[in-house]
Formats: sequence, structure tokens, C-alpha cells
Amino acid sequence: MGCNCSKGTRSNANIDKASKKKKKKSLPSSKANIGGSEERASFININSKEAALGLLIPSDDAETKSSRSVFQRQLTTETTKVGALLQPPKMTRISNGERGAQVVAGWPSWLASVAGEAINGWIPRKADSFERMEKIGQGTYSSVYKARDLETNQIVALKKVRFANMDPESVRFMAREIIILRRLDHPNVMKLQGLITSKASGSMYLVFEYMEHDLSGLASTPGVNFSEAQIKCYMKQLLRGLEHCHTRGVLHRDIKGSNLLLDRDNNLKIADFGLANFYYGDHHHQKKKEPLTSRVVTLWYRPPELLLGSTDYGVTVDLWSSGCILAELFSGKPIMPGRTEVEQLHKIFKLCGSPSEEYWKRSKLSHATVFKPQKPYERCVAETFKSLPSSALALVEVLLAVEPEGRGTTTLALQSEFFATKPFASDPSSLPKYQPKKETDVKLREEEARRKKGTGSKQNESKQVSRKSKAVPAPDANAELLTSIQKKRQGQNNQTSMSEKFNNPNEDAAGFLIEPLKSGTGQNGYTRYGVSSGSGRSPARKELRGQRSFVQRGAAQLAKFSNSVAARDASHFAIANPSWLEDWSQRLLVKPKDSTEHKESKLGHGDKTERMNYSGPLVSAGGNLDEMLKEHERQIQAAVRKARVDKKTTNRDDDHGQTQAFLAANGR
Ligand SMILES: Nc1ncnc2c1ncn2[C@@H]1O[C@H](COP(=O)(O)OP(=O)(O)OP(=O)(O)O)[C@@H](O)[C@H]1O
Repeated sequence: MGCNCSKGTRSNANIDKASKKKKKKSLPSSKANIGGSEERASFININSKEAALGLLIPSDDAETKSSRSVFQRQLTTETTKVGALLQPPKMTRISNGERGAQVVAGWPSWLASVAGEAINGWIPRKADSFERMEKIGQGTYSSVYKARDLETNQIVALKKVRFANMDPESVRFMAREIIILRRLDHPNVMKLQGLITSKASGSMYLVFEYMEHDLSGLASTPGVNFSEAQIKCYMKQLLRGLEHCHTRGVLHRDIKGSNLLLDRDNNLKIADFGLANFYYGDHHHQKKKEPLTSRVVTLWYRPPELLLGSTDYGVTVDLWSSGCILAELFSGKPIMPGRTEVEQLHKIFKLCGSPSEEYWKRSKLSHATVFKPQKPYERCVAETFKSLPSSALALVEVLLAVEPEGRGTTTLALQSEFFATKPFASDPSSLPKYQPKKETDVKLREEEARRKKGTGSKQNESKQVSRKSKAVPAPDANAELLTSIQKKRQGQNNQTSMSEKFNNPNEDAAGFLIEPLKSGTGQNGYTRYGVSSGSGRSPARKELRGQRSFVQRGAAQLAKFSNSVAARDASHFAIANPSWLEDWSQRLLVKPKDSTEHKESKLGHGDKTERMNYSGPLVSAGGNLDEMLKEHERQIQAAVRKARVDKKTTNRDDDHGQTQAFLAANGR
């Protein structure tokens, strides 16, 4: 495909050279002067922080248990695993000598402790060697800035990750992300180019190559239409990037359009490894595998096994998300825009059928007793996507297999007929060069509008929702995880205000040269494949952007999304039953703010900030499982009663009735 042109990356200089150099010339005056009183003082602090941090990166088990002994157990397990198909990474702990060298090279000791492996061979970059430009993204736990590397004149993206008061959870997550990023090296995976550490150790910048677009932003840009060959080009790159991750034993666990970044030449790179984790393959039966959390992957892209509570899953979770993206690229809209976990699962069953009896038996999924339908659902993927080219449909069928074992692998997907038949995947550089920054502008405008409305950042929105929405307790094995994430998020809320402060010119103190925000607009038309919407614009595409990652993201376990019914533009590839009306499970959790918002949601137009809607989790943190189940039962019964009353007074479509039946039939 020729889409693998790797951009030259400027990695940090070799640590050996650096430490030698430092020893030779600047040791006495350097910040890294470990004999200096300032550094000595921080060494003393650091040692206690190391103890608090456990020195190690988190596994999901640690997400749930958050204990050092868990880490140690994981280390032992991991280091003894051999012969892995997926080349399981070793949790290499660097020696004291190496750590010392890293500190000499200028790294804070706490970082050398938690992510020694990730910084090995690097020296820290200094903030003042970058000219910071505009803010280009706001993640839940990070802010992203465009900047110029003054040493190379290259434009880069600086992802600022804050961890309030060295909160061990936040530090562990950050450490995991950078360790994973450094394990990966592929043209279709975002490369970590370097790290900038701040004096205060309360934040860190991850340096990445700057990417002009993200796939969902680009797809939602007016006048931008994708051809089949272009969809193949993006899908091929996505699958190649994922293949690399999986081969290196990494599950991304948050594949969605807004995490697939594109440079000017249409090279796609998988970004945001904030939820990624290591995976050890199916052949490690001899050792008890550490459980993985099921509370990952943005709702619309989350596979059924996770919704059913699986903690023993693999690469197939990313394949499911990829299948959702493939179908979405053709359809011009998200294919299963659920608003709650229940609704998501119901949408999945309706489209993909429910799993077989054998699957329910063998998988022993924790939520199976609650969600197993009394009558199996028929699969209707082929009818729904009958307008897709047959080779594309065949791949969608595989990737959206309701039972994970049916999804194959990235390698098999890459070998599928879809990529072997004409029109072949375009060469990325042959595709239109889209005007930079369009979607970033949209995003920034939306953020600005939210700020003006007083809702503040995404975290604040979620907070607001958590007060409004009625979180329904449900069984979940990860209550402790949620508690720990909630705790973390309290930190994140602090981080929000801190990141707001970062926009303050006083932040120059961090050493950046600041350039004022510029804006750019422009369009570049291209024929959208098969979408018959007159303007070529698919407002629903924009909806992708609103869908947030779940774990460790929006506060109080709230996944934010834009209302699904917005996805109703006429499309050649429209799914057979596009009646995404509100079902009662949604109303159980969310009360639309007012009728205006509701109306706009249905139209799918207008300012996105007006259309925001939210879903709450089924699961509340902490508490006794029985009580949670009982409470869940009460909530469900109340909702069923309410739905029955509503049904008499309002027009309901099939979808609503089905969802109701689905839930009622399952004892709720
Ligand atoms: N290398 C890059 N080049 C350009 N923009 C980027 C880059 N990396 C991230 N961004 C922008 O910043 C946003 C936030 O980045 P990222 O997703 O890594 O952060 P996050 O805190 O994990 O976000 P989220 O809460 O959305 O998962 C992205 O959606 C993207 O628009």
C-alpha cells in the first residue's frame, strides 16, 4: 500500500553518551547533580514516593487491587512466561546502577523508578527547547499542544499529563502508557519521540509527531467523502498498526475514530495508549492469567464480552472495534451508538445475534445470568449492510462475530478478500491532502462553547451528569477498580483546573515560548463512498468525536456521547432498521435536559454542545454484590413499569419494544 512511510523521529539522545557528557562537562551545575542539595532533598522524597508507587507499572489487576504485592506477583508470572506467540514483554526492572545513570542524565528519580525501562537510553528534553503553540486537544487526563521543536524545527504534539500530588494511581497509568509506547515501533503506531519532565514533578509532557487530523474528525468534515479505496487504505493501516501492537503483546483497548490520527499525507497512526495493557496470549494456560478489566473501550466500540463482564479477553476486543469502524466508514454513521451498557448490548444482539448456548456455558461471564436472552437473537449483519461491497461485508461479518473466537486476527483480516480485490487500497500519499486543523478548530470551538456555557471541561460535564443521572447499580467484578478510578478522577478534576491554569501565560514559567492561537479553515471535497446525503456531509460522523473512553476517563464512570439518533441521515448504506429511538433503559438513566435538546438530538444537526447527552454506567462503585443486584432489580422493575405507562401515551417504534422485551425477558 505504500502507506508505511515512517516519519523521521527525533528520539532522545543515547543515555550513555548523555551521562558521559554530563559527567565530563556539566555535572557540577546540572540539575542532575545528585550531590547538589536540591537533588539530594528530592532523593529523600523520591525514595518514599518510590515506596508509595510500588515502583512498577499497573496491570488491570492492579487497577482492581492496587497493591504492590499484586505487582510483584505479576512480575513473577510475566518473567517466567516463555515461548509466547505474542512475545510477551518482560516487566524489566532496571538495576540501581541504571536508575542512577538515568538520574544523572536528568530524569527525576521517581520516573526512573516507575518507568525506567521506558526512559532507558533517553535524556529528558527541556521545556524551553520547544515553542508552544496552540492547544489542539483536551483529553480527560491530558491537554495536547502543538509546539515547535526548536532543535529540529519540527512541529510536534506535546501531551501534557498531570498527576496531582504524585497520586500513585495517576503515575502508574502514565508509566504504563509510556512503557507501552516505547515497546512499540511501527509506522502505523504513534511514536513517542521524547519526554519533558517538569521541575515540580506534577506533570510530564509526552512528545509526539504532530498529526493534522483524526479519522472521525476528518470523516465529519463537510465536503470530505471517502472512496472505497480510501476506506481500504485507512483500514489497512489500522490493521497493520494493530497487528504490530498485538504481536508485541499489547492490547490497545480504545480503538475508535478519534484515536486514529492522520498526518498530511494520510498516514494513519494509532494513538492514545492510555487504556492499553499487555496481553499474554491464550497459550499461557499453565500460569494463571491476571484478570483484565472489562471496563475498557468506548461504549459504541465495546465488544459484547466486555459488556458481559469478561476479564479474560484478548486481541479480539480490538478487532471488534475495528469492525465497528469499518462498517461505520461505509455507512457514514456509527453502527451501534448505544447510550448505556444495556442498550449497547441490546444493539449488539439485535445486529450480530446473541451468542450460542455453548458460549454462554463455557465463557462463564459474570453478567451472563442477567443479560442472557431467553430467546436467542438472529444475526442480521448481512441484511443490514447489504449495500456494502461483498468483500467488505465479509470482513465486517468476521470482525463483528459475537463470539470473540470468530473474529480471527489482524493478520487474517489483512489477508482477507477485502484487501485483495479491486479497488485496491489507495496509497496514502495519493489521497487528497486535507486542509489542516479543520477538525481541531471544531473541537476547540466546542470546548470554548462549553466553557462559555459554564460547563467547563469534559470532566466537569461528566461531574454535572453524575449528579443528574441515576446510576443504576449492577453486578460487576471491578467495584474496587471503579473506586480507585473515582479516586483518580477526583485528582483529574483537580487536574482540570490545573490544565486551565496552564493556559495562563504564567505557565510560561514552565519554560515554553508561547505563540498565540491561530485558526485555519478550508475544505477539500472528495467523493464519499456510497453515501447519498446531498451535501456529502455526514453530521453523524461528528458524533464519533463525542464518544469518550470509559475507564479512567470521564469522571464518575460516565461515558459521554452524542445522541445516537443524530445518526439518521439518509445513507446508501443505512442499516436496515435505523430507528435509534430512545428506549426506556436510556430514560432510566438519563433525563433529557429539555425538549429542545431532545429535538436537536433527533435531527442530528446544530451545535454539538446543545446535543450532548450522557449515559451512566450500570455499575456503581463499591458495595455488596447482592445489594447491587437487588438495587438493580428495583430500578429495572420501576423502569419497566414506567415504560409500560409511557408506551400507552407515546408512539414507540419496534426498537423500543424490543429493548423493553429484551430487558423484561431477562428478569429486569
Ligand atoms: N500527535 C498528535 N497530533 C495532533 N493531535 C493530537 C496528537 N495526539 C493527541 N492529539 C489530540 O489530542 C486529543 C487528546 O489526546 P489523547 O487522546 O492522547 O488524550 P487522552 O487524554 O487520552 O484523551 P481521551 O480522553 O480522548 O482518551 C486527541 O483526540 C487529538 O485530537
